[in-house]
Amino acid sequence: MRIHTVTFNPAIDETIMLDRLIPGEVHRARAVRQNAGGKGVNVASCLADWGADVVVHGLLGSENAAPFAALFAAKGITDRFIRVAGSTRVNLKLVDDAGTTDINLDGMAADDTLVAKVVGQLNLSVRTGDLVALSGSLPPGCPHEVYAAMVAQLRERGCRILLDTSGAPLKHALDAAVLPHVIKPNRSELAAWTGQAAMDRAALLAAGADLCRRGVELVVISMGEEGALFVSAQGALCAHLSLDGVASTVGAGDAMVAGLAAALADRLPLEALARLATGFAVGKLGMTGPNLPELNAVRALAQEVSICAMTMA
Ligand SMILES: Nc1ncnc2c1ncn2[C@@H]1O[C@H](COP(=O)(O)OP(=O)(O)O)[C@@H](O)[C@H]1O
Ligand SMILES: O=P(O)(O)OC[C@H]1O[C@](O)(COP(=O)(O)O)[C@@H](O)[C@@H]1O
Repeated sequence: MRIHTVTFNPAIDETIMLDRLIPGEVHRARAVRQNAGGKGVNVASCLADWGADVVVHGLLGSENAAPFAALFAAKGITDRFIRVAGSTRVNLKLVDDAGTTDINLDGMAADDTLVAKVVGQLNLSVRTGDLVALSGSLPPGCPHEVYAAMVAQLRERGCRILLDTSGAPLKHALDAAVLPHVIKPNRSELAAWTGQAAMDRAALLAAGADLCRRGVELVVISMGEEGALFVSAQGALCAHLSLDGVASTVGAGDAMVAGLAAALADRLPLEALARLATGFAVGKLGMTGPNLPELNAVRALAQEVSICAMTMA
């Protein structure tokens, strides 16, 4: 079984470390680094660290593709990105003691022909039983319905699908007749989808349970330092692990998606899946960039995760 990730809107993440971010002030950076990123790239990178057989698909600007090619070569990731004239966006991540401030750009424009190329190539590449992670925002020009259409086509081919997106593409995918197997919205993405200004745990759980009743097999709602809710037909639980010394929260959600994919590949039951996904996410927090610590450390973190059962209405 192989795991495919799709990233229509990858990014080079430029992380700038500051003493303190004060809007309107001049700052002197303590350190700066760039890494190849974007949601599906980060998912693939963590999965490759875990030893999975991973294939990456999507659109990549040919003018600054070198860090991506280097990452894929270093981690043995099969590169099926279609190169497009132009540059992949550079997203800014401002890190200070209070946390991370993300400034994400729109990305390189795409069109129907390019999108059809990615989808066509993915459809040819997948086999029954493969897992496909559809990750991230869509660049300008990319139809908002593309994930919804891909879910239907991939399910027909016998793939299991994890979707991690937001806004209109999430809405289209959740309004469709054929739904993804797994979704991982964060709290604000799910609130935006429901139209609520803010959601407490009871409201998140109710929305997750509702989606499960409609046919999504597993809804994972990530809540940053509060952990995540895992909702499925097997039940619902909250998983949490705190960590001292967070280097960067960028990519924590993607590491969690990677952990979900690893757990689904091993057909783990709900509690073990929640432990592993949280172990991946918290394991990533110790460093900048989409990398896991050594595998025994991830397994040890997974064992430390606290789990509490939640009652669904
Ligand atoms: N500061 C933190 N401390 C502990 N765990 C965290 C922290 N930030 C993120 N995580 C873990 O990473 C997961 C994903 O992070 P989150 O920020 O919710 O996702 P996203 O990056 O998609 O918004 C969380 O559910 C949690 O398990
Ligand atoms: O696809 P989007 O929503 O524009 O987000 C892209 C950004 O999200 C990241 O993939 C990180 O995502 P998470 O922090 O949610 O895991 C960055 O690498 C990238 O800059």
